[in-house]
Amino acid sequence: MGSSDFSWKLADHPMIPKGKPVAIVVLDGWGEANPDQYNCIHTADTPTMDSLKKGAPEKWRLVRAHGTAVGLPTDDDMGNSEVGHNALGAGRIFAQGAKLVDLALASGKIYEGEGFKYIKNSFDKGTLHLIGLLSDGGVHSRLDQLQLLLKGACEHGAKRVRVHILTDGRDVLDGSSIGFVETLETDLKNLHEKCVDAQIASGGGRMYVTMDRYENDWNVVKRGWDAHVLGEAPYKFKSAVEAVKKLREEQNANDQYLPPFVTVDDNGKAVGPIVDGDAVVTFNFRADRMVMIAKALEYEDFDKFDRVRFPKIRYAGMLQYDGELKLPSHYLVSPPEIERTSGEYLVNNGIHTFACSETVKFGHVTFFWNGNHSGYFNPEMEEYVEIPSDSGISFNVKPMMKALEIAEKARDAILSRKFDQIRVNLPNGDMVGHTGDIEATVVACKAADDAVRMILDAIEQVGGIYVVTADHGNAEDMVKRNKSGKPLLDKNGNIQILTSHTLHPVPIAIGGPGLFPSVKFRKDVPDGGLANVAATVMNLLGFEAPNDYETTLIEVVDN
Ligand SMILES: O=C(O)[C@@H](CO)OP(=O)(O)O
Ligand SMILES: [Mn+2]
Ligand SMILES: [Mn+2]
Repeated sequence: MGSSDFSWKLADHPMIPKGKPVAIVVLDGWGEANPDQYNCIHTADTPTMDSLKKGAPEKWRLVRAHGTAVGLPTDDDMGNSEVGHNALGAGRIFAQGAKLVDLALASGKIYEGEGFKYIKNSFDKGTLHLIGLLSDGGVHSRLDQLQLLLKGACEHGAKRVRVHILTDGRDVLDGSSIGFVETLETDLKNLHEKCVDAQIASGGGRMYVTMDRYENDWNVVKRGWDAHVLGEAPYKFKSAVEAVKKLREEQNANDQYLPPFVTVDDNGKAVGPIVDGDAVVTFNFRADRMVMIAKALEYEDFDKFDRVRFPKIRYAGMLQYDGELKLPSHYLVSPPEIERTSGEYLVNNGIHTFACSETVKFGHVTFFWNGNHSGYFNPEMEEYVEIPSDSGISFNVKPMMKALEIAEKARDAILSRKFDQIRVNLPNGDMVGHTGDIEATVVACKAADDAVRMILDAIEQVGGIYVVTADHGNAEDMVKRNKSGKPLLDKNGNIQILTSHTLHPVPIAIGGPGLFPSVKFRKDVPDGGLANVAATVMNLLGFEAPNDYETTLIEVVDN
């Protein structure tokens, strides 16, 4: 789009008037699947969501929330919050980090970019450190990308490599960490044979070490800093395979929450602390859980915890994680340029916006929604409210989380009549679903449903409109299944709990007293996905969407 023909001004919708507040509720991790005992949404008491589904068929439908519909490499890729909220907010499908990294590795362009050339300056004298999530989940990182990067770095002169691993168990089955670590150790040994000194130097579980997000708990990042950078951790092992096997033997241990460990040599000395002159790459492509460690690695001025030592390193992210903060300043692959999001258009067209969630999902309805843009577009037009999440617990312990508080804030924002768009994320189905605790997830789904009720009641009172949807599936399927849908058992005959997101579509419902009469879901967008929601919301606010947005899901039918 040439700059001369560009305007922020949105055309008026020919039929739908302005002035009705629109509440957008995103149920995180709330997909649609066959009803059985592993479908926690089905099991839970969810009268509000049930009534939306059963109510009017032309006001409830499913939309695609995974794979190519949200810019992921293939339709075997499950959805996730980053790509889901990006699509919801941006109204278009962008090739996402996972795909961009695949392309850069396949073409070799990654090695020609500024970021790689920058870290390469350290290869002669220093060590190359790679820090990130070790699995093939494809949400934050992928093992095959790490393997290619390792091989490429060695071909381009890296002589000493240390990998700092975060075990997963959230996007992949719990317990799968052992296999991933074995694979990586074999790969590193093979590199060894080609004259590269390569080892796993430290690690820990992703939810306990390094990968916190939205500043929920800096202790998580500190544990990672101590292990990866300082080479200090409460557990020391001769190898990472031994570490992961031993640490998993502890009671209630799981991959997501493994404690931090370091690998030590025969003298008990850490094999890979990060020191002056080294290069560091954080190899996750997804932003939210890398921003905090990126700040610790990059910022000269930093007061979130005592770093003890701040080595002079050359640091690059796999991607730039925050375009607004330009963090990190060096990166191997350029992130998708998600510009002209619906949030930015709407503030430029006089729409007052309120957004709210609790900490663990706060950036989802703000940062991700706005195309990985942190902060306000226009503080006069927007108010973002963050409710502090519980920290230091796994969410099955408190499955209701802050759903009620989020709903109350949304209710108050709606009743204040100060806002045209009120946007919330209800985290329960997702955050509790990830724990694999079926009973707790049922409680979580009910809590989210109660919160939706409160928001719809407020919309009713002010004569507004609601859009209730989700970003991807999770709580609707808690068991790993074979191709024909039968639950899979492990070698002890227990069902294999699925902690991850799913490939399922998600519901979207519209309604409320302010909905212009005879607005219906169109029948000619059968493959509609999350990216179609932005144009739909713009219409409900009385605007036409920009031409290059994915088409709206609604039409006004003349009776
Ligand atoms: O917790 C996370 O980081 C991801 C799963 O890896 O979940 P979501 O995409 O819902 O934020
Ligand atoms: Mn999500
Ligand atoms: Mn999730």
